[in-house]
Amino acid sequence: MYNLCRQAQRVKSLPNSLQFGSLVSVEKVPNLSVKNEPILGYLPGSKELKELESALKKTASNVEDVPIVIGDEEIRTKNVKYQVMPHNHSKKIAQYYYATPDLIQKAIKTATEAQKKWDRVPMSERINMWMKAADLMATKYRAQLNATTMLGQAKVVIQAEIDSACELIDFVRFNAHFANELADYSPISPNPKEGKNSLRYRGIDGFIAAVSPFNFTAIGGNLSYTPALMGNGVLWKPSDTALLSNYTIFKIMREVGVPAGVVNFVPALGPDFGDTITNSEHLAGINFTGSVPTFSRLWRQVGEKLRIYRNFPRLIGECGGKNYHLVHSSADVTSVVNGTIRSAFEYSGQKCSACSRAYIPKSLWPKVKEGLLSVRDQLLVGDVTDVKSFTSAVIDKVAFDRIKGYIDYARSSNKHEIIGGGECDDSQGYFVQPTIIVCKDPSDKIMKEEIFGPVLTIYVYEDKDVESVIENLSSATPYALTGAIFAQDEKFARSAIEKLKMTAGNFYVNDKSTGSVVGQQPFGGARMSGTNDKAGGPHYVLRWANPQSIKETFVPLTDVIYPYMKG
Ligand SMILES: NC(=O)c1ccc[n+]([C@@H]2O[C@H](COP(=O)([O-])OP(=O)(O)OC[C@H]3O[C@@H](n4cnc5c(N)ncnc54)[C@H](O)[C@@H]3O)[C@@H](O)[C@H]2O)c1
Ligand SMILES: N[C@@H](CCC=O)C(=O)O
Repeated sequence: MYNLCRQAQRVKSLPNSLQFGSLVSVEKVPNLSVKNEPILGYLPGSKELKELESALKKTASNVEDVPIVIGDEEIRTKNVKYQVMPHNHSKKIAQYYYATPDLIQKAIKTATEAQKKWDRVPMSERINMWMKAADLMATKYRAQLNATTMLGQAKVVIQAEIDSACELIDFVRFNAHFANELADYSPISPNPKEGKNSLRYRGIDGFIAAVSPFNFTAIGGNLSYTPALMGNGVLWKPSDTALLSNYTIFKIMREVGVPAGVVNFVPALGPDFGDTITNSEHLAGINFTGSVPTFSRLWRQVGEKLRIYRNFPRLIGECGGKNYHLVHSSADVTSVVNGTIRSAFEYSGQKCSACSRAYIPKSLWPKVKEGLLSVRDQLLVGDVTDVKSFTSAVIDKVAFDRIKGYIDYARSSNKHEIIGGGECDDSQGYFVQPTIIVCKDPSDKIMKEEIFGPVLTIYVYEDKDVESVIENLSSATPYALTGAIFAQDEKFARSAIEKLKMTAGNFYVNDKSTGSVVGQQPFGGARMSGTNDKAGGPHYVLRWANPQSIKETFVPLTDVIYPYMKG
């Protein structure tokens, strides 16, 4: 109706003030295509293995000094900390410093100021920087990213390669690509000669706090640099136990031209950081990945302080899981055994997606048990630099004690039987052997709580009770991160995928519950596993955008009276 009125008022010659045309252009980088970074093989004699060996030597023989970086200032406080190798904890690889609350305030001011200028840098320029960074990560810095991740976070070669090389590079490239694709949408402009509607993507005024976990180098890079890509100013608080790999990412992004102050590298004591950012009126968002208790605390603090903020802070939190493998009597046993071993024990069960509980039908149990135990017995748990190691130590003393606590609990209870592993030794490194426990009670705490270590608990069920197992597993835990079913019976699989719909943000059929790939399985859990914003998917970038609709009118408004009023 309103547009019709405007047409009725159209005049042939426009006053000068309305003749300058559109002010808005949303440009796109042409011919930008992306694909997943290939996983390199590291076979004996390969170029990549030689480069990795030399980077490992260099990282191991040095204690790198990692400053706090705020704007272009490197800062060292008196609160000195060290990052050690989890598999050999007397060896330091980095010296770093905790920021005081005053320094965190300074970083807030710096990021908030930097955001204003950075947001004016055209998106296409930012995208080009990201593509350049991904290329450097794939080439010049690949070995360094992997070596710092292996030694600092206790990953064996393949686990580092899929994280600190491939997933990191994929996040950087795909997010740049998804940001570029945003330009494909333009709102409807019903009559382009009379007016134009546009949507442009701004950052959020204020700052974003990126708080990252220890277990994926790639996640640190994604949490901090995706908000930056979208025009935000960021404070990145890395995990203490992922310092060196995360600092490597920070330096690469500076090298490709991300200006000082856009992302500030702020290691700090968790509560100091959380308390300071949630007390700032400029808090525009928290991009968090880690445990439920930490995210709950941040959420509560934001709620309590809501009236002080200039924006409603965006809260993204990807948290823990109690991921399951549900095996049907029609399943292929080899897939079950190999998939479950990989999911439960790769990276010592410290992937948020790791299988921690498995439900096996009695009819398959003898074969599955034999398979699991014989494969488990061959797994070498050792030094990350030994190519024969399947996995290595857990991350630190706190994790070691927590995991050992669950194993001790199982050992002392008559509801549980430890059928494989169970040995823990922290004399040189924080080593926990891959442990398989059979539990007679599907509602026991060991079937419900996140352990975040190499502990797989199995409930063996009567084949006829599969429906009640589905019911139990759906409600046993507050989490809904990943889950898998193994079945060759199509009718069962079709029904299970519906009944289990709400139990996992990432669901697998005849595949293990770990190993999502950017652009292939966008990642995130529901319920208390997180806000499910699907990192690695096309919509993630939008969570860090502050879009502005602009309507420009090229014809004058000549009357206030509508035609029908004139009779
Ligand atoms: N859903 C996912 O995508 C995903 C991915 C990786 C890890 N995780 C989860 O992360 C957890 C393991 O990681 P973690 O041990 O590093 O988690 P964590 O919660 O202990 O720590 C995460 C980050 O929060 C910081 N922190 C701690 N207290 C804080 C506070 N009061 N305020 C602000 N920051 C604070 C830590 O220093 C760290 O940087 C597991 O629960 C795992 O399932 C989830
Ligand atoms: N993307 C990884 C999990 C990341 C969490 O730790 C996977 O799917 O295994």
